[in-house]
Amino acid sequence: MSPPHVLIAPSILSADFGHLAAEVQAVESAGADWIHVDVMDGRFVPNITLGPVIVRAVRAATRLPIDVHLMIVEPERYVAEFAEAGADRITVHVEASPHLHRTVQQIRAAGALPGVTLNPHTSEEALRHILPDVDLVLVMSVNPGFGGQRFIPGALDKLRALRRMIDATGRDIALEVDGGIAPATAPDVIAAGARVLVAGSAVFGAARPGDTHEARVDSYARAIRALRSTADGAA
Ligand SMILES: O=C(CO)[C@@H](O)[C@H](O)COP(=O)(O)O
Repeated sequence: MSPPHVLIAPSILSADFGHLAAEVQAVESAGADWIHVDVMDGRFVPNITLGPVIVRAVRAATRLPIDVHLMIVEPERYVAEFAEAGADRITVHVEASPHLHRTVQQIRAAGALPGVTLNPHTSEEALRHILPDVDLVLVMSVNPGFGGQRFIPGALDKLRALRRMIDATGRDIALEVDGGIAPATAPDVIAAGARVLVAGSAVFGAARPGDTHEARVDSYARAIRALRSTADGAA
């Protein structure tokens, strides 16, 4: 059996924000498939990160698809602005969206592909009636808010259940996983059905302060290859 096709989405949360455009260009040169952008508001999650102005800067720096993960309350107020700034995919939390179906329609009407995501304690059943309307499902394998956390193994059962639910729809819905993804955890999440791996520290943590741009590209390329090659073992 041939190995599954796996996409790698480096999370810029772990990038050097003083050189953000160069960092995004470096992971693009290193073979990344998507750029993952974590938006945090200090309310839905304890951390605060960035808004549409940074998405616009990332858009100017790369041709790769931009995958925006909104960890914010009332995401419906902002989805159009993120789409306009250049987001290709916009993912909102079930826990932050009482009118999830309407928010998903708003994302699509704004010109982006809608995604939905679950905190570690939220059951996959919360997605059953929204799956026909989305293009992406993101399983959080850490409590959202910070990079560099330890992978929560309970995410594997959830990935397996969602793989079955997605396959039953007959639609091409990306199954993405985020949090603690590294060469040690990637084989299990791929075997459980994930096809898009978000990785922050496992990619950007591969560079050393003071590295040249070329050295960064080399380090990121090795890190991305190490993640991607774990798919071979999961076939
Ligand atoms: O959304 C988040 C954290 O809330 C993630 O995207 C992290 O940025 C992943 O970081 P690592 O666990 O890969 O270091």
